[in-house]
Amino acid sequence: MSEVYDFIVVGGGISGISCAQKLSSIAEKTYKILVLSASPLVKSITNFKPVTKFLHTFDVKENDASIFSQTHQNLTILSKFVSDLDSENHVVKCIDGSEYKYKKLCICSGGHPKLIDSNNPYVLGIRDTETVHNFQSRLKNARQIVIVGNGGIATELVHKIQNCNIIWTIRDSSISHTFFDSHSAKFFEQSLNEQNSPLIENNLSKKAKYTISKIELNGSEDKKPVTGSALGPDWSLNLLIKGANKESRKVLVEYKTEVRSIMLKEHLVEKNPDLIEKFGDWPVYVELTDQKFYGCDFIVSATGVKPSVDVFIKNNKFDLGEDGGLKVNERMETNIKDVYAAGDACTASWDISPHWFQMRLWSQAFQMGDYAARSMFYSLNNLTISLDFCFEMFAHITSFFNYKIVLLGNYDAKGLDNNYELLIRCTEGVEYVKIVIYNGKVQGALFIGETDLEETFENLILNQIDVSQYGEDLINPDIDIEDYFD
Ligand SMILES: Cc1cc2nc3c(=O)[nH]c(=O)nc-3n(C[C@H](O)[C@H](O)[C@H](O)COP(=O)(O)OP(=O)(O)OC[C@H]3O[C@@H](n4cnc5c(N)ncnc54)[C@H](O)[C@@H]3O)c2cc1C
Ligand SMILES: NC(=O)C1=CN([C@@H]2O[C@H](COP(=O)(O)OP(=O)(O)OC[C@H]3O[C@@H](n4cnc5c(N)ncnc54)[C@H](OP(=O)(O)O)[C@@H]3O)[C@@H](O)[C@H]2O)C=CC1
Repeated sequence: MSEVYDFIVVGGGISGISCAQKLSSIAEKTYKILVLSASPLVKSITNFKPVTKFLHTFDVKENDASIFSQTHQNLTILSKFVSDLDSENHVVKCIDGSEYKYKKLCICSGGHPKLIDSNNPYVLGIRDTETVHNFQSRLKNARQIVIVGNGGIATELVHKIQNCNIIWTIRDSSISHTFFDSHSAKFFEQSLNEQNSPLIENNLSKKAKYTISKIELNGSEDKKPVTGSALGPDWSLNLLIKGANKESRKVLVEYKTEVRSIMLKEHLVEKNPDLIEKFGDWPVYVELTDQKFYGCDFIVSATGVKPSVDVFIKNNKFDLGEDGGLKVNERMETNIKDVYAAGDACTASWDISPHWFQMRLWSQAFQMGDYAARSMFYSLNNLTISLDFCFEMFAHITSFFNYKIVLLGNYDAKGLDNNYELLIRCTEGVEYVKIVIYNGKVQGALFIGETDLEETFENLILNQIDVSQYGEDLINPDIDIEDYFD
């Protein structure tokens, strides 16, 4: 007979552990909580520091599962791979044949890299410690690599890799498009061939030479939908990411293109040996949709995340999002009774706030796991819960190219009609400020560098005060905008 638990959480990543931690803190000792995780190490957050109401910085810690369970009441953690779910009988089945019965289940199984070719040994993805080690050891002997994708991982790698030429192939007309539009991306383009440029001083004078512009991007291609136990913030900070090419480290960006085909050297030798003579002797070659052709040591496919939910959906009729995640409502419940999901494994499918959207990030995984725990506990005790405040506004703090980056609300003007405007302030090499205004109200903001504006604009997005009367003064560095709204 299978053991019965009040709560079972699948996954030892940040969403699963935040869910289990919250359950352990709110549920009395009589409740039994089980975490089943394929990985023996579990992730948790330390040094949690609030920056504003919505923005936080933190470090990620890996703990031995057994030590972690000893420090949390009524919590058991087992290193087991869940291979099936019998939702009708409320039973999770593990690959070793063991079975556990739940009252409430939360699936926090994360995601895995969505590779352009998962069968090719020359195509690498980056997700966890193991994949990073593999990447590092392959890079050690590499002189030239191709990076595909234009999001978080590609942006970090291009900046970090030393002693290796990089061909960066992107679908867009500007770099790092998941986070930056073409105008703001220009801020970084000059840094591409500089390596690990020194940290920008924190206290740069606001009197530096700046330009303010007001842009109306009406319907341009910049309006593109923004589409990671995974590594987290600062994963690459202390990593040596070095190739074998001591003579050269150039970044060549191939814009508006995709990989059409990948050919191993041995196949090319048979089919078209002239190409080897023309493009050099490499283990693998890449043909792009714009006819260009490159040889390289290997290819990094930094092309997004696919939710890891196969074992759950094979015998259960889950509603899935377009991205393949388990659809969850405003209580983090799936369509299957007593089954919840959180983090990279789920797709937020409630009526979302105009200033929030899902991005598969550490912060959201943490918030979703924590909230799912409260939701499950409330439901088991016949209490009602209302959507957590954190889902009111998108807020992300990170760094790219050694600059602090803050993204707030609808920073990308996604889904707005042609009448939005952008207020932009830029001091080359120092800071970049972009404010999205629609109907006189601030909808979103992007801050690059130490701007100190995040709190003010967080409030303006939340309060939806009409700011039309302030015009460009809103971002004038000589005016202390906070005074207006005190
Ligand atoms: C290289 C990289 C850099 C990143 N940098 C940042 C960043 O700077 N800032 C940021 O906010 N986010 C970042 N992210 C994204 C962030 O790390 C993820 O969004 C977040 O960690 C997702 O957490 P999760 O708990 O949902 O999933 P995961 O961390 O993937 O955890 C899933 C867990 O489920 C377990 N599991 C899966 N299937 C099963 C099963 N069938 N049975 C049992 N256990 C199972 C796994 O072993 C794992 O423990 C980055 C991601 C990557 C890959
Ligand atoms: N500092 C941070 O906040 C960081 C966050 N992360 C997170 O980790 C996760 C994984 O990162 P990453 O893999 O970079 O994913 P992202 O979702 O950030 O970016 C994926 C990129 O790959 C492109 N892409 C998708 N399919 C193809 C294809 N077939 N050919 C060419 N390009 C393609 C996408 O383009 P399109 O948009 O057109 O689909 C997009 O530019 C993400 O959730 C990310 O947010 C990772 C690193 C740092």
